[in-house]
Amino acid sequence: MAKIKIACLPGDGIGVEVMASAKEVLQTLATVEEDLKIELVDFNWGSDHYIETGEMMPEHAIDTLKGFDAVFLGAVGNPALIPDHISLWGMLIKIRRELSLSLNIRPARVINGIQSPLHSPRKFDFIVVRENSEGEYSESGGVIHNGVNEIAVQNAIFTRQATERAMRFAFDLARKRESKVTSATKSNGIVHSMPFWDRVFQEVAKDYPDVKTESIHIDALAAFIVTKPQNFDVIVASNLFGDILTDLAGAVMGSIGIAPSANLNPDGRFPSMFEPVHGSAPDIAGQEKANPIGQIWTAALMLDHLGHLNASKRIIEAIEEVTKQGIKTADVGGAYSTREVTNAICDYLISSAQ
Ligand SMILES: NC(=O)C1=CN([C@@H]2O[C@H](COP(=O)(O)OP(=O)(O)OC[C@H]3O[C@@H](n4cnc5c(N)ncnc54)[C@H](O)[C@@H]3O)[C@@H](O)[C@H]2O)C=CC1
Ligand SMILES: CC(=O)C(=O)O
Ligand SMILES: [Mg+2]
Repeated sequence: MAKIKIACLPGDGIGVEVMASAKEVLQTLATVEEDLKIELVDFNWGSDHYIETGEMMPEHAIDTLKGFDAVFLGAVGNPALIPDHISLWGMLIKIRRELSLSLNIRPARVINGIQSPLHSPRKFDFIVVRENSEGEYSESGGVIHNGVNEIAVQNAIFTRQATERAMRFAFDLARKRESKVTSATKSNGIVHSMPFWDRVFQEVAKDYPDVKTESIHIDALAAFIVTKPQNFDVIVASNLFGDILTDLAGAVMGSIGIAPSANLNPDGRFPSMFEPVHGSAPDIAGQEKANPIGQIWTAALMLDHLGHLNASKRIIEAIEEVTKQGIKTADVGGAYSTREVTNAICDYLISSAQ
């Protein structure tokens, strides 16, 4: 197989630490997986770059990224120094928009060796398909007047094209799994976009008569993710609902620090981007406390997307072997550092190949 070229954007905070871990895992894997040839190219864009230059990424950044097979991102944000809407819209969301990464795929399942905080969790395995290009994440709106008269307007944009695209992806995915799609709605409170969302869901469902469907209000759905996560297979959600549900799903798995995600360019015109669900976690940055599993599992999603299914499986196997041995960071009840967990995963990749 040809060499795959990955643009690595560690970003800020623990993004830098977990990216170093995941790169080490990828490099180790490439020494034992015959077909896997990887070139990892670093770009140190992010908040430090903003402080030096006034922009999160240089002007040519998007064109540069288009020359890669995939983009691998850590996390962005240094809220003590830069307002989050500037740093995230200047990098994370800019990349999602300009590379047309209109779907965000976020799996959540029980990981061997990681205890869910739920009292007696049943085995669960679901995937959230998050619409990733519009919805509540929108630049439409503004702020006018000031003082007591100040008004902020934020418009949520729902187009038929993007809504239907996310739903069709969810139904196609469900057909390869347990054939059930749950739609996250809120048509009892949001009177225009959510009844539209429900209508498109019902229309698309007609093309998939073999797939079971249900529509659940996002508030109840959040509760059900806690009380019966085993009931879900594929959940399709708007940008904000999907964002919130997947931090919750991460927590139900055991920690937001283990949750992965793939931002897909569905027509393959541009590279897709892979990033963990979590952010830059300034509260633990620089302390060797960051769980590297979210970023490492995300590397597995990236390899899977690029056709390296075996290499991807080996990463997941290595993660679960190491967690089963109890080599875990503090967020999932362990006493090991980022480096120790990373080393253990790399060691397993080498020893299991011999
Ligand atoms: N994809 C991205 O680039 C994202 C960036 N952000 C940005 O990150 C910054 C911090 O945001 P927060 O809301 O605090 O969310 P966060 O996800 O960074 O952290 C939330 C909590 O989870 C913990 N946590 C997160 N990842 C962890 C890991 N790998 N291991 C162990 N614990 C972990 C943190 O220590 C913190 O207590 C902000 O600037 C925010 O805008 C937030 C989410 C996504
Ligand atoms: C910013 C963030 O948490 C997300 O879009 O996933
Ligand atoms: Mg998020």
